[in-house]
Amino acid sequence: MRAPAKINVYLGVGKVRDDGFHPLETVYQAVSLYDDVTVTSAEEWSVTTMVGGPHVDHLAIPDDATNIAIRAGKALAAHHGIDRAASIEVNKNIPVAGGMAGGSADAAATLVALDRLWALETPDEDLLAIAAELGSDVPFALVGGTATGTGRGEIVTPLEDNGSWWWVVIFNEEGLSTPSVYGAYDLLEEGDHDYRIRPEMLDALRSPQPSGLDVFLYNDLETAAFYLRPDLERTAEAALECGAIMTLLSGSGPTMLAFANDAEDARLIASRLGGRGYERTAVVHGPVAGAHVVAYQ
Ligand SMILES: C[C@](O)(CO)[C@H](O)COP(=O)(O)OP(=O)(O)OC[C@H]1O[C@@H](n2ccc(N)nc2=O)[C@H](O)[C@@H]1O
Ligand SMILES: Nc1ncnc2c1ncn2[C@@H]1O[C@H](COP(=O)(O)OP(=O)(O)OP(=O)(O)O)[C@@H](O)[C@H]1O
Repeated sequence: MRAPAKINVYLGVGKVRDDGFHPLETVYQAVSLYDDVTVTSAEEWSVTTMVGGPHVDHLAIPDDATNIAIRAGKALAAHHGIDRAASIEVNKNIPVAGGMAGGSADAAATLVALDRLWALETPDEDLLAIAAELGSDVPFALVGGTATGTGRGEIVTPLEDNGSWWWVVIFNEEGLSTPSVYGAYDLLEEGDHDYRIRPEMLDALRSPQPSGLDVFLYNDLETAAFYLRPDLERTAEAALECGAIMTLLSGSGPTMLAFANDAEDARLIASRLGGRGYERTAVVHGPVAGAHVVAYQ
């Protein structure tokens, strides 16, 4: 089972709620960077991870019951009142604590994989509810494509997106914790602002050319992430100097995104970034499908 990384092409954040979460209006996009998950029935729960490159920090991934893939499997079993376990294997390409929802992708892939393995035929709305319990980004990892996220990000509504978007993903050596970025956001926030998605943005998404959209690319968490990690602002400047149309923090960071005109431009930007010492990059496109089955060789 394969599940994609996500980016937030727009991320508007409101004032923190009583439950500690922030109300969001976001436009998610699933991009072509994937974790692959395989499951087999077992006596005990277990998870093993193989990493797909130096941008994935193996040591930061738990191999015990705190791994979100095991939490997802247990939540599915509990939902059906069944006492089963599985051995889960994750082939990881999405950076850890990178702001691309890698853990959420693993959880979504595990839910769908175990649903099939155990022939549970869980209704979609139940899978989405279990996903939302596991984390705010998990429902989107099931849905994929381009979609709005509201509530704390868990209420997902698919959007018509007729474009093909090209991005250079610029990985960072050190992860950044999502709660710490929201915490810095609360400290730095000055008064109310309108964080809603503007209708013009949804109109622009429907057009087959994503041009024009660069003016909407926005992330309310960027100032907070730059405050915590000043190196990110320099990464953004370097990407612009290398030809990016715009740059954007991915989710809560520290991964940065460079928006490119097309595949060729994206590859050129990545190669120029390599020459400037930013060697850990990937060229990706979106939108792509949510958690789905793939044929293994
Ligand atoms: C930054 C984003 O990736 C943007 O899509 C998400 O908001 C983060 O989603 P996530 O990692 O799935 O987050 P969760 O696992 O649900 O929550 C982790 C922590 O992030 C903070 N959090 C998360 C979502 C949200 N709307 N407001 C928050 O303040 C809270 O401190 C929470 O305890
Ligand atoms: N399967 C998993 N993969 C990666 N991290 C996991 C996993 N399970 C638990 N974790 C823990 O969760 C933390 C955050 O993981 P994740 O990689 O999903 O962050 P993220 O991409 O920044 O998430 P988001 O974009 O949803 O905020 C990690 O630091 C790690 O300790």
